[in-house]
Amino acid sequence: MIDLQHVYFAYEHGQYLLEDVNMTIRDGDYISVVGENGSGKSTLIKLILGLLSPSRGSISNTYHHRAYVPQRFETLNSQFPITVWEVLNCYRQVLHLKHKEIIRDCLEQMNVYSLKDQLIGNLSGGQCQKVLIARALMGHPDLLIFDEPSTGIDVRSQEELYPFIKDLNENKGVTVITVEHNLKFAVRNSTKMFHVVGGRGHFCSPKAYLDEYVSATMGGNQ
Ligand SMILES: Nc1ncnc2c1ncn2[C@@H]1O[C@H](COP(=O)(O)OP(=O)(O)OP(=O)(O)O)[C@@H](O)[C@H]1O
Repeated sequence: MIDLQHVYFAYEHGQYLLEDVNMTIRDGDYISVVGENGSGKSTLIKLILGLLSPSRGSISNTYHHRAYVPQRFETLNSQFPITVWEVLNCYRQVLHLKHKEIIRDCLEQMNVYSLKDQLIGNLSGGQCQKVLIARALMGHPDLLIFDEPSTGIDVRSQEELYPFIKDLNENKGVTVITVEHNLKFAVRNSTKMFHVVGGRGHFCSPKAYLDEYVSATMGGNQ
């Protein structure tokens, strides 16, 4: 479980970006964090990951193996000549995992073992995202956190990717939090949505969020 209680956060010398955020994430949840650009979604994720500390309030975490799947373009220099297998092998060493078979297991789990000798920079967006998930699976995460998994990925690849994420959540016992701009898959996959707006956040059901979104959009067009 992750529990945020009365969390406030401001970047240095700034005003509060997040104010009095309360959020409880339970085992088996699939939470899509939604909200406008600049509302503080990624900041919230960094707080949950422990990369930032709250200005006020508390965050408690009982997950032992948290893994983060970044946006494809965030961490990779596509010109860097490194293969898929080498990327996972580096991570294996970081995690101090003894057996190399874990690389094969995780690539196979994501159906991308055939890509093992390809340069990471030559992969399509969808292939690359699956490889990044395979890398995250090496640590046997009980919590997987994604930052906009569909960024730079065409619709067909999205249709392939999201069922993998849902399967990890539903059938492999992985709790999922994802910053999400892809409303279609957020509504389809999530057990709950967390809507960040005006520095605050609230949980709602996917259907309630969709209704809220549609009525706000239609209101804006009138
Ligand atoms: N390291 C930082 N120092 C100062 N301000 C920052 C820093 N990181 C982000 N911000 C600011 O905080 C605000 C929220 O950023 P954040 O990335 O959390 O929003 P977001 O909701 O994830 O946005 P998007 O949907 O565009 O990715 C933005 O105004 C951003 O400029």
